[in-house]
Amino acid sequence: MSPPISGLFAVQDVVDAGRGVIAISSLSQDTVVFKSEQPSAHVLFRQYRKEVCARCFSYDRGRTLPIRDNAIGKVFCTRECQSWWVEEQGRLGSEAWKQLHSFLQLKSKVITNAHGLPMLAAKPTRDEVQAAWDEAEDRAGSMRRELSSASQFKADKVLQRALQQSWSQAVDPDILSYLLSGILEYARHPEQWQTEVSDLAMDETPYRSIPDLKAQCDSFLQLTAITPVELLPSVTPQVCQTLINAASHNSFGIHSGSEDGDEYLGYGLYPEASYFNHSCRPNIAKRRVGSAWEFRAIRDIDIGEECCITYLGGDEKELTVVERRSRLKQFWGFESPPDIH
Ligand SMILES: C[S@@+](CC[C@H](N)C(=O)[O-])C[C@H]1O[C@@H](n2cnc3c(N)ncnc32)[C@H](O)[C@@H]1O
Repeated sequence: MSPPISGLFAVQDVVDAGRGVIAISSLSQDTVVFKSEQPSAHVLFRQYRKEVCARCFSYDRGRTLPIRDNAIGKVFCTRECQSWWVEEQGRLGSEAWKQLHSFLQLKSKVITNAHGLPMLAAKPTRDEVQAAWDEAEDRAGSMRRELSSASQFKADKVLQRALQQSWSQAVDPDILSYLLSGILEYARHPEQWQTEVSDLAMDETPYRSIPDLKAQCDSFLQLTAITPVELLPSVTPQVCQTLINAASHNSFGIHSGSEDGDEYLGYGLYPEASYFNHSCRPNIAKRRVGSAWEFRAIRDIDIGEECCITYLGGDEKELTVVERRSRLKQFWGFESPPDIH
């Protein structure tokens, strides 16, 4: 499986836009067409770590949320949310988040945000991307070999040396969190993950710049060094690259309001909700409900019509047609005639 099955719509090929969601029954205005599951990978940006519930993504106008778990560096709006989170993550997940939190505390002086950097340089080419990941894979391989033959004392030294020497000193918590959440989901359901995530529209050159590419490869290496041994088989360049390539054209922004609010809190990958194409005159509105999404018809939709959302949020809706098209080209990789989409 990958595309969702529904009596209301089918996922089909559409002209010049890959697959899309086509109504297979008449949908009256306000029909809830689809509700998503939890994200397969997501990040809540570090700057909001005390303000956004790690389970349901609720945000209370910048107030620090009441339930704080210092071992993992996350907050929750209620004890119930905290218990759900612990249950969903399981022992391995909780352990991995603890390790990441300790690592970030240790490295607090070299924390950076590669995604926040302006796009000054050209995007890396496919060859540059391939070379960077090949190199990262080699380094990870030698680190694993050294680690598997080292005593506990020596293992700590190997990690320390690796962290000091091989990579840029920078540590990007947002990339690390996004990758770790996706790696954990992969470790929990490898086959389902493989079909759902790998089936998404992929951007093979998703990196904003060479420093961004390097930050992503470094994050993979850092996760190789710090995650529990049991999780290591899932910490691979393939899994990380799939997560990065998929996010570029499929991620949903997590905003503070139920629709597009003013605070951009993070983003998530929702594979089964990723088949809606863009239209500047959408007939479907999406709304975040906790950590999931609901898609609702905003007018009557006939059988055979394509169900489209808008990929543009907030101020972007006010852009001119030319500006919109350039934004869609830059961030979503497509050009569409304004009269069609
Ligand atoms: C979230 S996916 C939508 C599903 C996608 N069509 C597929 O086959 O998996 C986003 C990608 O779909 C394509 N797309 C979405 N809306 C489009 C449009 N109006 N015109 C052309 N391509 C579009 C672009 O390639 C975009 O990066």
